[in-house]
Amino acid sequence: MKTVIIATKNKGKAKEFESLFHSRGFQVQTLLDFEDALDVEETGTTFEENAILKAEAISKMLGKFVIGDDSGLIVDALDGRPGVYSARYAGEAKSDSANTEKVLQELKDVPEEKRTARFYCALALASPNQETITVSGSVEGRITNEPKGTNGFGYDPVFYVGEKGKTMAELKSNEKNEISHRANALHALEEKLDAFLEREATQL
Ligand SMILES: O=c1nc[nH]c2c1ncn2[C@H]1C[C@H](O)[C@@H](COP(=O)(O)OP(=O)(O)OP(=O)(O)O)O1
Ligand SMILES: [Mg+2]
Repeated sequence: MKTVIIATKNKGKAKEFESLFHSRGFQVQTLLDFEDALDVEETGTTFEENAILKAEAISKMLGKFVIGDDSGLIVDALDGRPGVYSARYAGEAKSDSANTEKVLQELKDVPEEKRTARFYCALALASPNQETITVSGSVEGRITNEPKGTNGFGYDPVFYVGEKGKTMAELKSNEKNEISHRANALHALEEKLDAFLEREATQL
């Protein structure tokens, strides 16, 4: 089976990429499978910049084509925060529960209709042989008043998806993978992936 490497150390993302790529006939490896994979500093100011930083650093290190994912939560009433700082919003410990608590706290006086938000995912596909490609996807929702559900990861328990009548963390993983920002970004990447892989093959 063909293998694709994802430049992530996030277990929640890894699980989603596994199921998203398995159905497309790819096996997935992540940085959790490589012992001394470097920690890439996320110094960009956009999701795209950070996805490129991760993909290019790991592609260079391994000499293979690699996908980087930078994603996060954008809350309208918080002027777009936590945004690219989503993972470290409540501090360097990168705690999902502390991050969600901080968002809930900041929104405590904000009424339901103003709690609109979206998840955003930028993917970068990098190779030692060719120019990096980026795509993105998003999904619209609303921040709840309290966490609900135990599936998924990150801000899923406080992200209410109107069309499903549930939070992301109440959806089954296959349901999340039909509508998520990551699934939408991957869909956009799919259109470019075959041509990219063909160019790779001609380089070998
Ligand atoms: O589907 C999602 N459902 C809920 N929360 C999510 C999702 N997707 C991203 N998020 C949140 C988690 C983390 O707070 C931040 C990602 O930060 P981000 O730097 O891209 O990932 P990370 O540091 O966890 O792992 P890595 O950089 O190794 O890929 O946005
Ligand atoms: Mg990160």
